[in-house]
Amino acid sequence: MPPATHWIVGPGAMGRLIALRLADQVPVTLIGRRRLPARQTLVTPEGDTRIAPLALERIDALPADIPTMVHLTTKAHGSEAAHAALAAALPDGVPLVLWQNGFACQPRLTEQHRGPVLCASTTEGAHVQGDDRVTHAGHGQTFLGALDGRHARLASSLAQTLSAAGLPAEAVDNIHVRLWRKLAVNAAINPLVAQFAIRNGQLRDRPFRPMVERLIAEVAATLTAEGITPPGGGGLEGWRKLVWQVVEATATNRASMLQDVQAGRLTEHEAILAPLLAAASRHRLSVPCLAWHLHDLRRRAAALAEPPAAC
Ligand SMILES: NC(=O)C1=CN([C@@H]2O[C@H](COP(=O)(O)OP(=O)(O)OC[C@H]3O[C@@H](n4cnc5c(N)ncnc54)[C@H](OP(=O)(O)O)[C@@H]3O)[C@@H](O)[C@H]2O)C=CC1
Ligand SMILES: CC(C)(CO)C(=O)C(=O)O
Repeated sequence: MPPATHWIVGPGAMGRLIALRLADQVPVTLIGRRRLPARQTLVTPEGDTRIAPLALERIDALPADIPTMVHLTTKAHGSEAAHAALAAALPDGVPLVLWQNGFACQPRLTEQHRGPVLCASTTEGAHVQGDDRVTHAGHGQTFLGALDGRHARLASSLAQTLSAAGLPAEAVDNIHVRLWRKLAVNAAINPLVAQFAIRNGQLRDRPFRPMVERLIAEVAATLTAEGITPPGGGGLEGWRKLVWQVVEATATNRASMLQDVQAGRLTEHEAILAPLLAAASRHRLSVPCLAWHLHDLRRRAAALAEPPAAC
């Protein structure tokens, strides 16, 4: 029998981090939409440099072998197109792992994919430096589980493989809660730091602190109505504690949404803010600050899509 290969689709920061870490444990093929150098470098949080050759393929010319598992590591807004490009080549039953932030593509792809679907919620941090290097900026924790509560054995087995590869992971039976909690943190931090071009820690100061508090209050009311609790419970206070802990721990970070804005890329606002707006609307809650940020980020996204004005 051929060795069980993990396909990792989306060779950006997370994709290359997972590929380079997993390659010590299992055969890995990294799949993208353009050619990348096969020799890839991982810079660890401890400052070590590891260089490894990776099998690289293009999504428009997929390998003929059947993978044991497919990890989707595109941005949230790219996940459904990438999945559609894969779907025809995959036989029924191949497990899919979704690594996206937010809570948008996960329910849709769980419905569409013809096999088990696990979602991952991770606090690992990584960024790319060019086409041949990824920096693992900080160690984190990954939670794995299926939205429909099935596939516990698959989640445990993947958690073991990831942990052995240096990405500590745990199978959980409440992955939807874990995804909402990460989304809550991202919704309270990312739009503001992107709007004002500030590092996360600056949110502790005026004039930003009250703006964060208003966003937390809207997120807390919405998630409480959805039946989602913060870690340790405690309602609004619990959500405040969670968000301010993350601000403290990531004070020197330039958050992903700020990096996307500064690089002229699409942000993950639809995956992070739109599910909250939809939940607020289901519960007839008014969330003006969240709504304003979603509107503003949509306006920016539309401007990105416009052709440049003729000179
Ligand atoms: N980076 C991090 O520290 C963390 C990221 N996450 C989440 O992980 C997800 C990925 O983030 P990140 O790795 O930072 O993003 P990146 O933008 O670095 O990587 C996304 C990759 O997906 C590729 N891609 C896009 N569309 C396709 C497609 N159709 N087929 C194949 N490849 C495609 C892009 O290719 P191309 O280069 O051609 O555009 C790019 O290489 C996001 O949802 C993010 O929120 C979660 C926790 C931490
Ligand atoms: C937690 C936070 C805000 C850390 O920067 C993050 O996940 C991001 O940058 O998207």
